[in-house]
Amino acid sequence: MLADSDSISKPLLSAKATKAFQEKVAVTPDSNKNVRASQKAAVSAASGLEKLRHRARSLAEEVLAPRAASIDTTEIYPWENCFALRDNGFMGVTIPEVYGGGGYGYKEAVVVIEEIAKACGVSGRIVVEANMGAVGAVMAYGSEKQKRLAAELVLSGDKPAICITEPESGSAATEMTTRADRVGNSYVINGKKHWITGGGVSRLHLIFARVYENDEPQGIAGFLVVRGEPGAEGLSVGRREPTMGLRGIPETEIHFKDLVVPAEMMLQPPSGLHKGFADLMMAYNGQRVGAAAVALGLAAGAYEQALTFSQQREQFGRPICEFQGLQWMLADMSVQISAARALINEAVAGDGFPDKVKAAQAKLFTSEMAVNVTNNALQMHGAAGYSRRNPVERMVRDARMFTIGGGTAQVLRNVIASELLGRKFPQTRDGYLSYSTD
Ligand SMILES: CC(C)(COP(=O)(O)OP(=O)(O)OC[C@H]1O[C@@H](n2cnc3c(N)ncnc32)[C@H](O)[C@@H]1OP(=O)(O)O)[C@@H](O)C(=O)NCCC(=O)NCCSC(=O)CCS(=O)O
Ligand SMILES: Cc1cc2nc3c(=O)[nH]c(=O)nc-3n(C[C@H](O)[C@H](O)[C@H](O)COP(=O)(O)OP(=O)(O)OC[C@H]3O[C@@H](n4cnc5c(N)ncnc54)[C@H](O)[C@@H]3O)c2cc1C
Repeated sequence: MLADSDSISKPLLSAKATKAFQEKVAVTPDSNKNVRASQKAAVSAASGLEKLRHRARSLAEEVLAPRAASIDTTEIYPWENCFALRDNGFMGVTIPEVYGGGGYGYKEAVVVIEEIAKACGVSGRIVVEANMGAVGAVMAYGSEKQKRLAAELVLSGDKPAICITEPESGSAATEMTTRADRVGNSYVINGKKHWITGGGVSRLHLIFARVYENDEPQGIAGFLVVRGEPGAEGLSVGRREPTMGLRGIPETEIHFKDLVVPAEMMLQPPSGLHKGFADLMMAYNGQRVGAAAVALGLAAGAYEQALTFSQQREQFGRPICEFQGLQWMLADMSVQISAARALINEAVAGDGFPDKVKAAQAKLFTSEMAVNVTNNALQMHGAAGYSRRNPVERMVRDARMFTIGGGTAQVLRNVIASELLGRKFPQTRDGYLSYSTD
């Protein structure tokens, strides 16, 4: 990275060379000014991003890291971290300023997520859901009232929940059976979701459901419901899963029994209900990349610990980093981390939601990388890494989720392959049958 002073004030070419260069490419003083202005803007944007990274890193190291082990052992949702994140402006980073948020994009959000997740995976996931997923969908597709509601909750410390998965439809999310029947000016939702992150702690829920009018299917839409509000009694929290990692966030069932939702709380998919699932998944791509950024943070955190440990721990009378076997592990880890970061940055490079394939590539590569890198970091610690006293042990367990949640590695490969081959490969048997008879 260029320091501001280096890039702006130091002449790169001598006066003679500058003149020759200007003549060659016919650069006018005016166009030169424009180039200068855009260079300046790029540098200040880059330094703004670095400032954000620095702020997130300070909070992570000073406040979140010391709490991470006890969040893991107690399995209690870290409200105090939510409030610290809120007070530092990291809940609602992507919410437009007009609603009180940070007004940043996903580019900035992934930087914050990586830094937070290096210290605490649970807090990293909180930042994802406070900026992407439900928040992204509402800010892009929602009405004024919906946006204000979401902003108010998130900016006060609520991490929304996104309710897609059902017991019989995980990877096959399009087979969901939770239904929303239109009754007058409301919808009545019945069904069941499971593995919902934040069940019992989140207030705002974005519920994916199949919409019916007069028993006629209309497509899939999202519904906004605030748990605990009068009228939301039909939403209840079921069994909590005892998870391998990321233990500070509850993963629960969510039940809907005649849950009445005013029609104005339906999130209107811009392409219409018949394309509602595609629109909602487009918004979900943001959270997929966010999940990748948590996995990246975990891998980078574990790698940094291994790098330090390998220079301190001595065997055979020398630091273990002097053994080539470990040097090559460190080299591979650093390359894998950089490659993952590049894929994530590519996915969030544009404005708006990340593209389907780029999001899938980033999440696929980073999640598998994080499993390997955290595991190798543990290996480099020897027995010390296997102890629950060591954060690396927790990072291995935390990283394991990301090849499953948010679309499994296999399903993401399907998404990528389908694009590469320019063909849709229906995963159901009758899908192929219906294609052949179309
Ligand atoms: C999409 C799948 C469920 C596969 O199901 P289908 O084969 O039935 O569906 P498709 O025909 O592939 O897709 C239907 C429709 O949607 C569009 N689509 C699908 N995915 C995306 C996307 N990522 N971005 C944009 N658009 C998308 C697709 O193009 C079709 O549109 P057209 O009809 O062609 O116009 C399956 O691939 C899948 O994604 N399964 C995983 C489900 C998942 O990710 N669940 C996440 C639950 S939330 C969670 O886990 C949180 C954890 S963490 O915090 O992140
Ligand atoms: C920690 C965690 C948090 C989560 N949070 C949420 C949340 O907040 N909200 C939410 O809605 N969901 C959430 N989920 C659910 C998650 O999205 C699903 O677990 C995921 O989509 C996979 O569904 P499944 O577990 O039912 O696996 P299944 O779909 O049953 O898959 C089982 C196996 O079959 C493979 N498989 C399935 N179909 C195919 C295929 N077509 N081709 C190749 N292989 C295939 C899978 O890759 C997997 O290996 C979470 C999950 C976890 C673990």
